Amino acid sequence: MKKVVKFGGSSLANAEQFQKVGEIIRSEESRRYVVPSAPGKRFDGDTKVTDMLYACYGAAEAGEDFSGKLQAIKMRFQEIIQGLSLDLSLDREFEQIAADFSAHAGKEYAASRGEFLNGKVMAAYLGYEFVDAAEVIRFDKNGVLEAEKTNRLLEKRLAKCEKAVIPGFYGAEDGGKVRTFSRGGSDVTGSLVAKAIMADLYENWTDVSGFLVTDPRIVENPAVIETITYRELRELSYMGATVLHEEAIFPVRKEGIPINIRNTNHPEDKGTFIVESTCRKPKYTITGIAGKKGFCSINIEKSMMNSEIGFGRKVLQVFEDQGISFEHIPSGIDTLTVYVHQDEFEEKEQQVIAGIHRAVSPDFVEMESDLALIAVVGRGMKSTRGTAGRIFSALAHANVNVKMIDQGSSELNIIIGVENRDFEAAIKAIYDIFVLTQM
Ligand SMILES: Nc1ncnc2c1ncn2[C@@H]1O[C@H](COP(=O)(O)OP(=O)(O)O)[C@@H](O)[C@H]1O
Ligand SMILES: N[C@@H](CC(=O)OP(=O)(O)O)C(=O)O
Repeated sequence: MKKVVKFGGSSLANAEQFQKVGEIIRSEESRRYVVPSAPGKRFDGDTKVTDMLYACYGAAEAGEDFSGKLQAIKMRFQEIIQGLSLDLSLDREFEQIAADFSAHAGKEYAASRGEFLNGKVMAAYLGYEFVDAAEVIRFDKNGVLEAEKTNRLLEKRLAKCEKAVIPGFYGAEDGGKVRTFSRGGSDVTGSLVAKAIMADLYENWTDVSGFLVTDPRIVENPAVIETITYRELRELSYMGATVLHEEAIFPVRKEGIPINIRNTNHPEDKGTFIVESTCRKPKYTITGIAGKKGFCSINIEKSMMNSEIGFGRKVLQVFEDQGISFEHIPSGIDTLTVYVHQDEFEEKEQQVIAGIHRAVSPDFVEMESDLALIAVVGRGMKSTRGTAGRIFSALAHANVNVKMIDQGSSELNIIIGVENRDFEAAIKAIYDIFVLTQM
């Protein structure tokens, strides 16, 4: 039995957390490949080491004195090393980092040092071999992961290691330039390692007892999802359920390796199993609810739009030309609405509107900002009548005005557009009706 275990920043924030992690790893011989993140927040309002590194490098790039900021980062590691009574010095590594920052080695290099250093600490603590992710995770010149090359490198390197620590979040281009995944990317590293060694299980350890039906910052103590499919998870993580990076499922999914989300602070809890498919019926009609704020809608009206072939393509071409991706395009007979991310759209707003006028001569274009999208996801929805009815009556009772509804043809999810200010109330209302009130 071989397991890859990834520990998030919250699981490695200080020496006490490291000790819990040590106990978890030592309690099972199969936990042979460890992927750590950088130390996260020790308490509410604390700063993650990754964010400290970004800020420190920002100062270096601006030509300011960054020594104080770097010292504060060193102290975070010192606190862990001393708390664990390790005989380990990171002086040489910090000297190198200071020199590289002065030479403006790059923002991604800077951010990667949190995982690099934490990997060194973890390897010393466990007595495992340290494998630098820069050797085995490959990116191309555009910062895109080279999946096959990475798999070959990892396979070859790890075949020689009985037990290893591979830091998360970063890799390098062929020439050695360090690159990172987007935020939360250590989850992706864990998945790549699991695929390369053909793990029996990829355990992803965090600070919640699994994937929860909804965001615990919105609903207090939400129910845990016992089993979720990759497809359901993809919908939820894309729509903001941040517990697992949205790209982390691809490497393991192809190999049928399950992911188990576990809680470092409650290792006795079973957590959530993420699987390719399952005949297990979900406990509730819906599996999960997630959402994001900060969308804009652009509503385009033109009489007889329905008979104008190519209308939709011409409209979307305008967005493409401005480099703006769209989220949803609900349409009626004479209307077409495009949902986009507000931060991407705002600065190009006037060019887009002018472009639409030129492309399709609409009767009318109307925009609305500060909208939120909520995804209600569940493999059980297909076979249950009245799901949509229950959602909308719950929203009506909670006085939430529904702006948009989009049900995918897979019947795996229903997307609902509401105003930003109704976002939390809408999620609570949907959670209550399916989980608390009726099951
Ligand atoms: N549906 C959800 N289920 C579980 N956690 C969620 C969900 N949506 C958002 N979260 C948040 O995700 C956090 C865990 O992800 P993350 O901060 O990346 O952890 P880590 O530092 O362990 O990688 C939880 O603490 C929780 O606040
Ligand atoms: N440390 C990186 C990568 C990461 O995956 O972290 P975490 O596992 O704490 O989400 C970040 O903060 O984005």
